[in-house]
Amino acid sequence: MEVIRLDEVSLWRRTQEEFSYDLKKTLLSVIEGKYRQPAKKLVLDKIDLVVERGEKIGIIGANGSGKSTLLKIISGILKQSSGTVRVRGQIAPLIELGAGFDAEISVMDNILLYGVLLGFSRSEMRERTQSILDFAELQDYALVPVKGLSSGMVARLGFAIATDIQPDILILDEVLSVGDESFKNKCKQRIDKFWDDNATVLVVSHDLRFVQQSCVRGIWLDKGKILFMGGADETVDCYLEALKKI
Ligand SMILES: Nc1ncnc2c1ncn2[C@@H]1O[C@H](COP(=O)(O)OP(=O)(O)OP(=O)(O)O)[C@@H](O)[C@H]1O
Repeated sequence: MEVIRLDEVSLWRRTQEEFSYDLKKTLLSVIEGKYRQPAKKLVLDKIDLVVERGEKIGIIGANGSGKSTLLKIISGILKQSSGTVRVRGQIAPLIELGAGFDAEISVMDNILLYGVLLGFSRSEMRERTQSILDFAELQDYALVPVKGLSSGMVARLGFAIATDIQPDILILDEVLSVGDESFKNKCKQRIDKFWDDNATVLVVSHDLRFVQQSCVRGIWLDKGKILFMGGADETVDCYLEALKKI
């Protein structure tokens, strides 16, 4: 059964210079006749993708090639400029470290908040709190505000919540690179369990060995385009071959 379908999905984004948007400067440049339209960059270029239920897909590619952007489009965090995106099932995106958490409130309250944002009731989340704290190894931090956690602990918390609720589609962006080795192994085991449970997993990773070992399909993105899509091994080989030629 098809769970994700992207047809000719493109996204234009304003370039970084727009982040320093300054009204006074803009007005002055208009008055002085020096105003120019904000520059835009094509970050995803006509992406066609069909994902079947239960597939485990690794997305690889150079920095800035559009991997995170693609996951954000699939998760509905960003809206495409053109093309269509269809997603069937509940999706748990783990995209930016700490995104979705409120740094000022406790770990326990964040678990409730996160779950409610993903569509669960408070009582359902309360029942899950203990297993989430156990998996994240944060039992002693339940009442500590999230701002008091290390970045690795925040990653553990996010991973523990997103995988405890057993979504139909799990989306992971480099989260595995933050935890320590023993936590990474636990995560891999849990991801493997997801595979057995027939959930769909999309993972962005620079850890090519992980992609080869844990994913079945690979996608190589380059400058916003899919350059290669095939078996995970084949995709990693193709990517490495291309790197040798640079
Ligand atoms: N908030 C933003 N506003 C404008 N452009 C952005 C923004 N975030 C990313 N971009 C641009 O979109 C392009 C794709 O970025 P993206 O983060 O998807 O790449 P990536 O493949 O995930 O990179 P990395 O491996 O470094 O995480 C890059 O050119 C980047 O500069």
